[in-house]
Amino acid sequence: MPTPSKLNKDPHNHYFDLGAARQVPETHAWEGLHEHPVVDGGVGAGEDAVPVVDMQDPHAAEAVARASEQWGAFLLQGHGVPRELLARVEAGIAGMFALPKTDKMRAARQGGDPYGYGLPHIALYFSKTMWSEGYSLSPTNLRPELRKIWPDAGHDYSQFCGVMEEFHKEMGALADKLMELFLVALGLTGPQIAGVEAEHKLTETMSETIHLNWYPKCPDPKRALGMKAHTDSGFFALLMQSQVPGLHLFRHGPPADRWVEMPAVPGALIVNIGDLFQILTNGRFRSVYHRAVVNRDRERISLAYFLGPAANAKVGPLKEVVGGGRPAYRALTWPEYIIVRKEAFANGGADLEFTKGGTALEMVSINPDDDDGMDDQGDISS
Ligand SMILES: C=C1C[C@]23C[C@H]1CC[C@H]2[C@@]12CCC[C@@](C)(C(=O)O1)[C@H]2[C@@H]3C(=O)O
Ligand SMILES: O=C(O)CCC(=O)C(=O)O
Ligand SMILES: [Fe+2]
Repeated sequence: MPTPSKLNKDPHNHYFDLGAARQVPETHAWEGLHEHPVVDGGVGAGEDAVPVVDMQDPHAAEAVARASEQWGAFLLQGHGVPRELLARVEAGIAGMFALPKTDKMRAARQGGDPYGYGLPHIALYFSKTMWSEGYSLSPTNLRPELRKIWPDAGHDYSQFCGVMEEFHKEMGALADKLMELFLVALGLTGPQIAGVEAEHKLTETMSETIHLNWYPKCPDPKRALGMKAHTDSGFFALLMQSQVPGLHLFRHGPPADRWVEMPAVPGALIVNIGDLFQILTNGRFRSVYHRAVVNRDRERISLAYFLGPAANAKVGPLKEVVGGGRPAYRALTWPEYIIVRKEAFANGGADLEFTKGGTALEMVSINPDDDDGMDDQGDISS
């Protein structure tokens, strides 16, 4: 049996009830949270205003290109997912996380499992614990997974499953449209896009993962952290958040390195670019380093709908993007990349060197001065 102190250090322990906490214990107190200023990213914030893309706008592709090159993230409007559905999804998630800990624990993630209830996967790499609960799900296995939480398969279960299935259908269709928009934004012609699709089946084989986040109110939000800063590893994520800000995007200076606070815009979704998309686009579209902070007065919910390649697909820079240049990254699968990231966290002493992200990407980049990895190209690459 682990001792209680050992339990407190285990990132996957659920001994400590965040919802009832009256103070932030040492186990949940992070260093370095205030190294960089936090600035508002709302419309009217000038340079720091988070880019907005309206999918109905005929010039949407240009806006996507600019935002993906300069920010790695944008607010998405005109996406067609009904606001009323987003509200039902949020209410369902709130109801699920409000269940007794013992119910949620039946779905606890085991060891290295990608799916399940508990802290997010990256929690493994840090000695401190995040002020949140998470639940990663495969939308293709929704009903059996949620039966762990609701074994009686009663009304709440049916309702939540129904809402999540409706949501998955809408988001899957949106993700396909967005992938096409990204390819247009890269400057690919119609025939090139058809060629990429025929060769790599990017859209057809794209996988979806849903990750739910719950950030309870926190008695001392300046010392705690909802989600440790990271880049998402896949292609891109569609994020939905409650009307409580908390997502911070990292921006390099000049004028200064800073965190830009994502505004809560009713009905809008957020798009974040992940590391494998940076690889696929040969570094043209950048993944965004981001974190989530917590709040004293209001709990917050977010949902990330992750799109990524099939597990066995090697992802390397698209030859249509590399053109006459050189590939900047070697090709690898998503699971291989996750292993590289694990090494990056281990080498970097986790909490310190990762303040700006990018370490794992550097580890798979091809140095122009050596030929290593040049013939390492695979499925989704040149
Ligand atoms: C499909 C994915 C994407 C994962 C891993 C797996 C399931 C859970 C996702 C997250 C969700 C929370 C942040 C993150 C960084 C984490 O720790 O778990 C994500 C990670 C990634 O983007 O790498
Ligand atoms: O809660 C948020 O806004 C961010 C969540 C996040 O980054 C993630 O789930 O990957
Ligand atoms: Fe994320």
